[in-house]
Parts: sequence; C-alpha cells; structure tokens
Amino acid sequence: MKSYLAAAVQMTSVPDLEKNLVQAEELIELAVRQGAELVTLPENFSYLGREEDKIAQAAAIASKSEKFLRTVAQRFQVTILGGGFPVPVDERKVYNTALLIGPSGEELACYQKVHLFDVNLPDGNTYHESSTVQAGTQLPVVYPSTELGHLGLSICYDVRFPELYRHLAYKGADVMFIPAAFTAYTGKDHWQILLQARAIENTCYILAPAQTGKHYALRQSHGHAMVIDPWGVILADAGDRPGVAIAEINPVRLEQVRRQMPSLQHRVFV
Ligand SMILES: O=C(O)CNC(=O)[C@H](CS)NC(=O)CCC(=O)C(=O)O
Repeated sequence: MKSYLAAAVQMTSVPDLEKNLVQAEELIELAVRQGAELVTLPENFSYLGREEDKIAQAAAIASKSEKFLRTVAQRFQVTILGGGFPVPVDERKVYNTALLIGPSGEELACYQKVHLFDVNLPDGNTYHESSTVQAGTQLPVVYPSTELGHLGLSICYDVRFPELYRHLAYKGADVMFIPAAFTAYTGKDHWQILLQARAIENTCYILAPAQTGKHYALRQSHGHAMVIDPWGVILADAGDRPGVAIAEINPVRLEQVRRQMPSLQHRVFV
C-alpha cells in the first residue's frame, strides 16, 4: 500500500441523468487535477428524483451509470467508486448498487445496499426506500488493492449498523467507503458522529462522498463529504456546496494509529 491522494466528491444530483453525469465528470476532473488517484462519488450520483421516475428510467440509468464509470476511470486513469445507482431487479424494484472500477475500466467490486431507509422523520418527511429498492443479502466485500490498500464498500444508511464495518475490518479493510445522500435533518445531528465512530472503532480511513442541497420537491441533503483518518481526525470536509474533499491516505499513519491503539487486536467476541 502506498501513500496517495483520495477524493470524496460532493454533488447536488437532480432528476436529470445527463446533467448529473456532466457535473460528476467536472468534479472528477477537479479531483484528478489536484492529484487524486482514488475518486469516490456519492449515492444517487447519476440520478436523484421521485421514486416512480427513478423506476421508470432504471434500465437507462443503470447502463449509462456503469458506462460512465468505466469511461471516466480509463480517461483519467484512476480508480472510481460509483456510490450508488439503481440496477433493475424487475419492473418494480432495483438494487441500490455501488460499483468500484479500476483505471482500465474493469470492475473491481460491487455491493448491493443491505439496509434500507424506511423512516418517518420528525421534520415530516417520510422515506420508504424499500418501496422501490430490493435489499441486498450479501455482506459487502473488501477489494485488496496492492497500491491503494484494502478497500471496503458500504452505502449510506449502512453507516448506522456498526457490525457491517466490523465485518469489513475483520476482512482487513484499510479504507472504508461510505457514499451517501444523508438527509439534511438527520445529517446535522448524526452524519459526522457516525463517520468518526466507524473510523475510530475500526482504525480505518473513511471516504464519505455526499449529496448536498436541494434535489427536487422537499428532498434536501446534508452535504459535508469527508475524508477521516483512522484516529477519527477530519482531514477534509467539502462543506455544503458541490465540490471535492481531498486528503492523503497514508499507510505509515495507519500503522502508527493501529500501533498506538491496537483495539482491533483486543476484540473478544468478533
Ligand atoms: O432512494 C434512492 O434512490 C437511494 N436511496 C437513498 O437515497 C436513501 C433512501 S431515501 N437515503 C438514505 O439512505 C439516507 C440515510 C440517512 O439520511 C440517514 O441514515 O440518516
């Protein structure tokens, strides 16, 4: 594993596939110009709209999202995480799918979101992700990159389930992806705390690309895409505008923290 720059991209995706892909490519180019070798895109990077419109366009969104990821990875010669896009199961449901693509455009890893956001929030907004999303049934994978370290996948609401990240740590993760479209309401109180907790308890880097701002109707996201180090230090925070949070992933720092705080070696139950 080498030292390298990694980027957590922050977007305001809307119900317009082409427009979102233009924004994503601009932000990927910005990150690459700043030296990023690993670029992560948030949940819903390619489409964020009403459930019925997402389902109606799911096949097109899926094929254009995957083609986009493969194309930009090769164009910029970087590893890219597409943090979540719909892949049809049938005419009513999709998997919320995260895809990791290498610099040659090859698929390195894929994960179908397991925990679905079915919540009635105090701000009056109701979310029923399971109405259109089929829950994945497989634990996420860790991709063993020789250069970038062991990369663990997850998506958004998963962050509230620490056992999923303990599994990734058990599988040797050095960097954990938490791409998200966290709501403005929950994000203001929970986003940073949950991310720092996952970094600290697993002594891992966290790359958390995020959605921000108003998407459509009442749908609004918290923003604050972040890079967090294995001690829980926030290395970069994209604030509340579209942009890029970029920071160094350093194996020496990782080893230092794991030597100073060997909590993973003190696990008793799992
Ligand atoms: O619906 C889609 O197309 C893709 N899925 C999402 O954007 C989901 C469901 S609305 N959002 C979250 O999981 C936010 C979780 C969150 O905000 C929290 O845990 O507080």
